[in-house]
Amino acid sequence: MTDSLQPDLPGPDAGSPASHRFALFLDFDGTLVDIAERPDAVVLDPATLDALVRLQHRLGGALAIVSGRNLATLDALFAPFRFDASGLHGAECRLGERTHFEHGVPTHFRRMVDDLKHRFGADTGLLVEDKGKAVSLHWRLAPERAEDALAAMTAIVADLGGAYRLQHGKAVAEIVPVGASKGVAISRFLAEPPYRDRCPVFIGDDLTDEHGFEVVNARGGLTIHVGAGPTRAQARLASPAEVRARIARWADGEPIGFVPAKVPASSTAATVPTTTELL
Ligand SMILES: O=P(O)(O)OC[C@H]1O[C@H](O[C@H]2O[C@H](CO)[C@@H](O)[C@H](O)[C@H]2O)[C@H](O)[C@@H](O)[C@@H]1O
Repeated sequence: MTDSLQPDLPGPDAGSPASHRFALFLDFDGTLVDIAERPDAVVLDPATLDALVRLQHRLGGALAIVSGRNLATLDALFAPFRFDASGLHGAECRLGERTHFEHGVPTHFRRMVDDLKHRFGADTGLLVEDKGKAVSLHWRLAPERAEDALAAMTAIVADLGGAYRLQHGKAVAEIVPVGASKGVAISRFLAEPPYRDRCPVFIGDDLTDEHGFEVVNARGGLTIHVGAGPTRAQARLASPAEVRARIARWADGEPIGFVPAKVPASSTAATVPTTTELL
């Protein structure tokens, strides 16, 4: 099957396949894998892993995972493969063998994480996820405690001073370095080969992905939101199962393409039309 080309997309080098016009960025939780009760309960099925490897090859290497997880966890989840990746909502970036860390880990941050673990470590409802340079407090197992958990994390961020920010997510509040965002991470990839000069495509499901959607929209790329709810993304897929099916088809050689929607610069998340048609 031949690749679909859009006339206003950047062109590939002479002789390279049309799929080399695209750079694909994929969120992990809620996009590639279904949401589970606990962070350690997610499963990436072998067929999707195989499809990702084939798709990465088809894209000439321009495929990166952009996640809130840290790089070490992502590598374990994708083992034995090691994809280009950004972790911790953009605070870590690895392209090939080069790894960039947005921040060090100050002692007072680690002390705070230890306190948090001490406070909630034995809790059966709230779960502390220690990610090294970031930390999450999950309430999926105790939704009735969402308000208290969020208040605790908000107070901690305030105590930390300006170097950290709160990242809201699905039944979770996370504390991440203030300069980190998925938009920053995607821009970083797009400055380097093989991502440079390509049309970015980003698929994600959560609030953190909106930063990435903003950057990709501004570069004339394609943004796809997984599931319902307000978003800046231009198109939707209903579920991670639909994402996995799409990835399998792209890996098998189906056209990677779309009819770009017009996204007015002044649009807010609630008003952006989601009319982009995936090919
Ligand atoms: O950017 P992502 O790859 O989507 O990562 C965002 C966060 O995902 C994980 O938490 C979420 O998924 C868990 C497993 O399905 C779920 O139990 C939890 O309620 C969700 O918030 C992960 O644990 C976080 O570290 C990521 O930042």
